[in-house]
Amino acid sequence: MADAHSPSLPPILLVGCGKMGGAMLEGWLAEGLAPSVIVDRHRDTLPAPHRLVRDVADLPADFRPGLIVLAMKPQKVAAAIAAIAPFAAHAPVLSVLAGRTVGGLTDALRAHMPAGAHPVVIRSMPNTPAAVGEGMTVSYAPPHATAAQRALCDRVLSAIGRTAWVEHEPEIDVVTAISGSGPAYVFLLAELLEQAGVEGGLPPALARQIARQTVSGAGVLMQRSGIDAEQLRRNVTSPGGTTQQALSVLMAPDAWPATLRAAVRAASRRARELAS
Ligand SMILES: NC(=O)C1=CN([C@@H]2O[C@H](COP(=O)(O)OP(=O)(O)OC[C@H]3O[C@@H](n4cnc5c(N)ncnc54)[C@H](O)[C@@H]3O)[C@@H](O)[C@H]2O)C=CC1
Ligand SMILES: O=C(O)[C@@H]1CCC=N1
Repeated sequence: MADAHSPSLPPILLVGCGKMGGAMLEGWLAEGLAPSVIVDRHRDTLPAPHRLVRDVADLPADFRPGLIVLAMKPQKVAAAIAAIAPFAAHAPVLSVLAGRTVGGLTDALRAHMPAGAHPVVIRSMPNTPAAVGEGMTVSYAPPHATAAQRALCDRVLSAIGRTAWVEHEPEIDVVTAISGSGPAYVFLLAELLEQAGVEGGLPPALARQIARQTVSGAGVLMQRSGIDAEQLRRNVTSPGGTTQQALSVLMAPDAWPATLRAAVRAASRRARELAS
């Protein structure tokens, strides 16, 4: 099979190219890194020369990826694991599946491999800003992963944003609830600001423009200035002014502090449930 991978990287097999796999692919393509082969049942097209295969079972047995990225829904992995196992004999598996543990995926792969096989699964939690190179991915590697396997994953992930590693796997469930799901909370903020603008009498197009630019402008300011979020918030809050009035509503103990904490706990709990 012809490979369309970057010459300095081994061939990458991306299994699942939906919202998250697709965001990673977009980010990689913008950086000139490309998976060699993408497996997805529902994608019709990909920019040439990327190779699209419908099912892992359709991959030629002699294909030798250097990295296998799993990006299907956690509930869909079981059906694909037997077909992935032969490739995992030669390459680490980088899973971005919410909840699914290194131990669970490793055992599932081993059940389809010769006795004594030691597949390496590295668990990562990216987010969709990866599509524009602004992702945040946190990863966990089990002790038997080699430094080279870890470095390969970090290289591939740092092409689409920032990376960090944790030493304790359960932390990935908390990461999932903050940076994995977090873009949705921020987009919800933009949606709600837009709605509030319309309800306040603004033309819808203007409400949309100011909501979007406020969220993205605040994000860029936070990133470029490096100033703490708290200080940036204080910089907007004039004593006795408008922001202080709004924040007295949002920062009431039973408002955002309580609801965001509850939201993150609910998402972490769901990540733990998705383990099995
Ligand atoms: N959407 C997000 O923001 C994030 C998602 N994730 C994780 O990424 C994974 C994928 O999530 P989404 O992209 O949102 O889901 P999605 O449903 O958009 O994409 C999954 C893709 O996998 C494909 N697929 C399913 N079974 C397959 C198989 N056997 N072989 C090949 N392809 C197969 C589907 O056709 C689909 O296009 C999940 O495990 C999720 O936990 C992680 C971080 C963020
Ligand atoms: O909602 C989910 O389960 C996935 C994981 C993090 C973001 N999306």
